[in-house]
Amino acid sequence: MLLDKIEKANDIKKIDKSDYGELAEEIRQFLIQKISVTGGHLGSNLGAVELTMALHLALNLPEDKIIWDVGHQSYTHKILTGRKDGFDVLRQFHGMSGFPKRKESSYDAFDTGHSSTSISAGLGLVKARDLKGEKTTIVSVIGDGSLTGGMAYEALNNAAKLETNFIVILNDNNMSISENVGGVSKYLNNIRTATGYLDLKEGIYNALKSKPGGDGIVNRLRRAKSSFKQLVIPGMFFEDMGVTYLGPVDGHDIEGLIKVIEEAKRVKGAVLIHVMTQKGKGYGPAEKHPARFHGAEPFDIETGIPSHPRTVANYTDVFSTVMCKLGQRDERVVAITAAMPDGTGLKRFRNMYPDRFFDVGIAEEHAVTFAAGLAAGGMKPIVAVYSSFLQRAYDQILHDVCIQNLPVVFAIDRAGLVGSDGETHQGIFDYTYLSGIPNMHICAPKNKWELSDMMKFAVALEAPIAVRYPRGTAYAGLAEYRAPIELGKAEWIVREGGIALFAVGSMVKTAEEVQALLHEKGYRASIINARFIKPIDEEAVLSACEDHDMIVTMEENVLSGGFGEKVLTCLNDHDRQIKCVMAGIPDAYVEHGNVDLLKKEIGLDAVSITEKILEKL
Ligand SMILES: Cc1ncc(C[n+]2csc(CCOP(=O)(O)OP(=O)(O)O)c2C)c(N)n1
Ligand SMILES: CC(=O)[C@@H](O)[C@H](O)COP(=O)(O)O
Ligand SMILES: [Mg+2]
Repeated sequence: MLLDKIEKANDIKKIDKSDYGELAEEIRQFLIQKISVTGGHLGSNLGAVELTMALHLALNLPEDKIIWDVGHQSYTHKILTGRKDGFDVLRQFHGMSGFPKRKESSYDAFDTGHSSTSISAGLGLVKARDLKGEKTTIVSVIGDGSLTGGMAYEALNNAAKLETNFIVILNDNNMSISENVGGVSKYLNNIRTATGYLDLKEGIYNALKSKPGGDGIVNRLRRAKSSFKQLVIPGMFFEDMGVTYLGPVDGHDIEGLIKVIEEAKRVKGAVLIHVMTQKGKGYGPAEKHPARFHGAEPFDIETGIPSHPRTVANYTDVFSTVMCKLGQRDERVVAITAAMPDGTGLKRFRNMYPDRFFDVGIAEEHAVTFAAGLAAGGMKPIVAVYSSFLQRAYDQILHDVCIQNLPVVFAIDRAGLVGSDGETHQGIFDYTYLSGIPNMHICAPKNKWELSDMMKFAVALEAPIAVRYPRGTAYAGLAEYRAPIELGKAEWIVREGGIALFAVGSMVKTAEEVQALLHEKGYRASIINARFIKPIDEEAVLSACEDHDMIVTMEENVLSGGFGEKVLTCLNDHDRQIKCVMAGIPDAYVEHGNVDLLKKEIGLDAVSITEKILEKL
């Protein structure tokens, strides 16, 4: 096996040129085999094997630096930098991350996870290099999907005036997670088909010329040439900006790639190499279903079918169903996603109401202001978005939605611990970043029925509101508790005095477990489903003080600025003295791994919370 010879960085340079193809094949088989067991981002990695090999061959790592946009395609880079063994524990607790991590390897130049940051980070490294008088090569690798994000253009705009070398590689596989969308995607498509277009143009000219009067038509067409120019001359957009464009080049031809990288190194300024790759290359099911194999669960290699098919609905499924109902009830309901129609469950809404569905690309900031515009225009926009990705649209929520009190609904999926994606993707900050914004309302459902009810409530509210729910199985317990949703009202599940467990969203289920453990120890405990984080139900908190000895707040959010702090403020404002325990996420980033293990680690499982309560008692 050639792969056995790759034990550390730069070992690839000892491989004979004639064996590059064989090594690429071995890497692909390795990735398919390992990811079929652990799960992970398969498609993007299979597409980037040759590109990564070429970069490692043409660069001198770690002095030269590669910044991987999103970082989900960095698996071959990990293999080539001595981390093959890590794939047995890929994205597992205390195992290897699925993204580049500076703390994991000195060959990882910059941490990523969220998209469209690589050019800014690369430019920063270039400036640092120049200021220190160093002579190294900095390469940012960005996908066509990530190039739909605004930050990439802010960075290119800035990079265009560079007078020293900075290489941007556009890894264009004509796919985001789902189909890539929008004008940039169309532009790249045009470049891709430019050769065919040239042939077509010649064919048309020749055919017209042979017809009577055809010459005149050809001349008129030629005069209109400038509008064709964008199609025919690849890279005009970048060139006009001041960024040298090289390409398009075949992203699976290692020697061709090395040649163009060497050429790019000689450019004094920013240079973009447009590389064409195929997502999922070399594995039939992934080539055929790139969206399904973008982030794959463990699967059977032979068939590509998931090893543990899902049998119960998750919260995304519930959201997906209620969205279709909401769309049917009210024609003003429109749905917006930032490149996540599959992940957020909006695909069914898109199929039913294509005119009222908007995929804006990986552009969360734009998605939010666009929604504000829709709301100002009389629509009822629902922005379906992952909690961690919404972080970048903070100002748009505040400035464009909330100051004007516009009725935008934020359906925040992946809120709470998400598991294997780790620290960049944990959705544990949304209570905090949303609750300080005036006019914003925030609620979280305890189970699948409550998600439906909350979505209906949210659409009727006529004010900004966030409904947040976690990744994974939708809780189907407590079915009999379905009191109508009232703004700022909690729901008493059980009232028995003793310890009042105020739980939010996913933590209501944990509160049931805590109550059972407390009963075993002979303590009484009430369960209150808080429902609203903003406004909190002050009446319920104050009333609990009357017949309880302790209040426990439970939330899957950082404690700082979260639900528990709001309850403490309420108690303080009303001069109530009562013992309190706050269960939530500490002031630290939470790594990747199984969610149950992570909860144990940070003390957010039922046993740890019960211990904390008993200690305080
Ligand atoms: C800010 C942000 N929004 C959404 C995502 C989710 N996401 C991860 S990869 C991806 C698609 C990226 O497409 P592209 O850059 O073309 O890379 P490819 O997957 O095609 O290799 C998306 C939408 C993210 N990581 N960051
Ligand atoms: C890399 C990235 O940001 C996405 O692919 C993300 O991993 C998707 O997460 P889900 O699996 O929760 O949809
Ligand atoms: Mg892509």
